Amino acid sequence: MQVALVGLGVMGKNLALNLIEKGLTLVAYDKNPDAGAELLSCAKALGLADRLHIVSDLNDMVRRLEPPRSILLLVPAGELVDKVCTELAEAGVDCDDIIVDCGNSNYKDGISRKLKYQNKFEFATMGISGGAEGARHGPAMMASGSEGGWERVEPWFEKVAASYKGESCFARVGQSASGHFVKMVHNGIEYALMQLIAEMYQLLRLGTNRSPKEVADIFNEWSEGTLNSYLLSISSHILSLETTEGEPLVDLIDNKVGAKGTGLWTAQNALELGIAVPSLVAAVQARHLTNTCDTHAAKEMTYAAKATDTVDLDLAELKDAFTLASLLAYRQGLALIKGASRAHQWKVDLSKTLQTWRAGCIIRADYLDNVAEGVEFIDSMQRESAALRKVTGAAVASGLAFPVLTATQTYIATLTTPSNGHLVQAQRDYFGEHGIKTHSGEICHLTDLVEIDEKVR
Ligand SMILES: O=C(O)[C@H](O)[C@@H](O)[C@H](O)[C@H](O)COP(=O)(O)O
Repeated sequence: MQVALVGLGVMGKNLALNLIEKGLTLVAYDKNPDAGAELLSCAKALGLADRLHIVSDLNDMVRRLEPPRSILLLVPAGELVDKVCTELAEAGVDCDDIIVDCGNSNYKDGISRKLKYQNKFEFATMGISGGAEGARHGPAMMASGSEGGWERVEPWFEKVAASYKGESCFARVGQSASGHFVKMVHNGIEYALMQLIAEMYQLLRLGTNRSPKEVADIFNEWSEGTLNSYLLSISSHILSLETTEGEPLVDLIDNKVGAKGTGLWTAQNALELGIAVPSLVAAVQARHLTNTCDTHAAKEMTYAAKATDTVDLDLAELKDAFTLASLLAYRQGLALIKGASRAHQWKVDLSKTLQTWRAGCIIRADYLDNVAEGVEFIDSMQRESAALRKVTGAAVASGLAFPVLTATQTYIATLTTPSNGHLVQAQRDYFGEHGIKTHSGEICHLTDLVEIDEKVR
């Protein structure tokens, strides 16, 4: 089976080696000829060079491929995707051919591209997660759409992708560009989990004056149970690393956090759809704050200087709080996917979605076994809920910043305690006559229920 790949950056190069290792014949192109040369030498080192053809342009790529063609794109999101699609159309791809955008593209672009190219070739979307290691040895692949071309490539992607308990982490999760939406939300959850782990580290290091290595040991202990996850494992590894002078690696790193967009899109789409994902939104804003928080105080504040021993922290409670907060990040993400699927009639299969997150991806975690049974159990985790409340209280009292922890505590509190929405509705009707709904379902105004002599002016 022949497949083609455009874009040999970190993900592209590693996926290429994975594809040829699994038996595919690959025609590959990157506008930087060095990338192709580097890939070829890696393939030679693996004894797989006979399965790889590096081409110098897209015309050559299309010429070399037997119709019907299958072409993967792993180029930066945005106009470059359209530039490559247009060039491939000019080079002769046709309606029997499928082009799969595998980059972190905005799903909205995916929807418009399907229409834009429908008379030229099949345009499909697939989110790929797992970083360089995942792409090389088995990523998570969140595909979507009913293009005929999937029949050809699906059996191969099932082999190329990671697998969990014998099941592939490649799946077509739903219709249209839902594959990119699911990957976007995957990244939104990724942001929240990364920030949450950083806040646990902050609480342990600054709140209880523990060293990075001591925090790493605690994370390792947590990883021995169901809390085992890729992000927790890499965090404990990072925190255990020191320079030859014995200085913690993390103390060499500036605090400003980068972001390439998927987290922001997750927040934007949640707000547009009216679906609450406060932990995911807080994680995006936490990154923004690291880039705007240039206060003198922040500059002067080194970890050593700020360490206190003031937070009274029970490690078992901290673990319970972290467990629940982590699960609630998935609960929010899955609610967003469900809401978007309903709004766009994508028929997203949440169990297939979770299957793609079981291995290979960045948010893979053992406790997804429970989540796969349904998220309802999360709301009845009383002990963990009490721990989250207590730990969040202690964290706030320390004076340090815990944006995701506090947002998550508020989220679960909102789900499990009486709402104050009735007063907000009354305020809206008071100044704007926006109407209220009574408990008996009557739609009316405040003045229909009580006499209001004179309103506040
Ligand atoms: O699933 C993955 O393999 C990662 O999520 C990958 O997609 C990438 O590393 C992020 O896009 C980084 O995103 P930020 O630059 O926004 O952190």
